[in-house]
Amino acid sequence: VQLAKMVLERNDSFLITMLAIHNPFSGSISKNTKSLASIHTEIRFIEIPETIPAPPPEALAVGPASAYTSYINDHKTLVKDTIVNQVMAHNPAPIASVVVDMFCTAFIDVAKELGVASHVFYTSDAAFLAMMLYLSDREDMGEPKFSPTDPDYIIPCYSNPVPYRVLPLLHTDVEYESFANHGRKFKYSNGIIVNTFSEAESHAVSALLARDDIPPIFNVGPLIDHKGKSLSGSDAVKRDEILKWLDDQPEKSVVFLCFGSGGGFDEAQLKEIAIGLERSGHRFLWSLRLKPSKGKLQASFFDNYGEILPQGFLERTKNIGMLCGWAPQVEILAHKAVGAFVSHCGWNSTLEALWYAVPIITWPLYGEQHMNAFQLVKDLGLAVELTLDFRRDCPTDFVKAEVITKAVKTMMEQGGKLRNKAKETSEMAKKAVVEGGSSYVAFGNLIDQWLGSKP
Ligand SMILES: O=c1ccn([C@@H]2O[C@H](COP(=O)(O)OP(=O)(O)O[C@H]3O[C@H](CO)[C@@H](O)[C@H](O)[C@H]3O)[C@@H](O)[C@H]2O)c(=O)[nH]1
Repeated sequence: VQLAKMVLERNDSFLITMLAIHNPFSGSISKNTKSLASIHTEIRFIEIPETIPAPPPEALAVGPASAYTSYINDHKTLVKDTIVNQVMAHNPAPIASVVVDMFCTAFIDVAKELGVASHVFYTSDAAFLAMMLYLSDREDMGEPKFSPTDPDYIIPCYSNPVPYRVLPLLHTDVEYESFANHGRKFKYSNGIIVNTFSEAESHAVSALLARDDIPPIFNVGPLIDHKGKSLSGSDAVKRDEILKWLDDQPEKSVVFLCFGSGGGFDEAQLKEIAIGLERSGHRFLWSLRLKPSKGKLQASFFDNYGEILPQGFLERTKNIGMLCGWAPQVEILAHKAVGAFVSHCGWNSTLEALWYAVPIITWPLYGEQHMNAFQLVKDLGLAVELTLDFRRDCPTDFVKAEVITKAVKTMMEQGGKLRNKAKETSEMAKKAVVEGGSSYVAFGNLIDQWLGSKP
């Protein structure tokens, strides 16, 4: 939606239709699309009928990316019919492009069948995009998959050798193959739009530019929704309470902890985080949630923090800490009281932190987050490592309180260099998106390609 809004801001002659596939594990699609449609009246939303069975739990357990990919691929005919009957028939203007999510590469074929162009919208970083292309190269050259006994890998998009332990996403064959297949498919699109800015990831961007077998890359980010989710009722009351609490804290004194839409922990780990935070002695604002279970995607909220946190914790920390469920993250990161961000390193959270010059403490949980964290700590010097190889799905993985205390104290007490680097990167981000900046120019090139677009 943010990308669509940006397109319309740059050229309001485009008509934008968004096709939404039902996600069988995240509630009603109608509710979401209806609420989006009521806010963004300039964009048309169409729901793809819910006729495809959900991925089986066994497949999801072995490889969520590959299971979701098969589920998405099964929508090919429905998506094609929708484009023909509800987009092409609805409007006589030619389609400039079918823009697909990074997991929806099957619809690049649909666009080809319909004789229209397609673009991938890549919502993670340039380094992981280059990584997916690298996986497809390895497959094509018949190289073996990653193995725990391998020496660290020399991968063109990372400036430091990459250890096996930070690649948990690619430890299983099905996931490795799934990401390699998507990477291979990207090459058949007419362009790849990346939510990054070239100055942030210059090494990875150079690795992409060095390839002659991929379509043009448009680094148009950071695309950030600075308003955040619109809140109502008790959520809105909590938002005001949080911002008021931050107003009363000294500048750069608060550590903010938040782990994205799907990030949460079991009770034992939540207790340990509490102990680690308390021992650090620093102020904190903690978006505290339980990890998703049984096929659910979203971390869940709970009402009574006292039930699971160490005895007396709430009372002892009442003057230095605040807890919440869903956090108004963008507004929090923008607040001058926030001095560090313990993050799962999801790419949107990373961009938001970079934009607001908040240095990151890394706690990746799943997906490509470990590789994002690796890049931030080792290649870019923008983050302190709390952990780089924690696996939420591994029952024995547990981060001890002392590790949490140490990472928080390191950042808050010796993090000057990182803070300066974050400030420099924030300035670069802000320059990139204004007229003449790298992302602004890339967006213009993308729109020019669409206006003269040929498949
Ligand atoms: O309490 C919360 C939690 C999240 N957010 C917002 O939700 C978004 C979260 O996005 P992101 O940081 O990218 O995390 P995920 O939701 O986990 O994103 C998924 O998609 C990303 C790419 O789009 C990947 O980088 C991640 O690994 C993958 O988990 C951000 O805009 C946050 O500001 C809030 O406002 N409040």
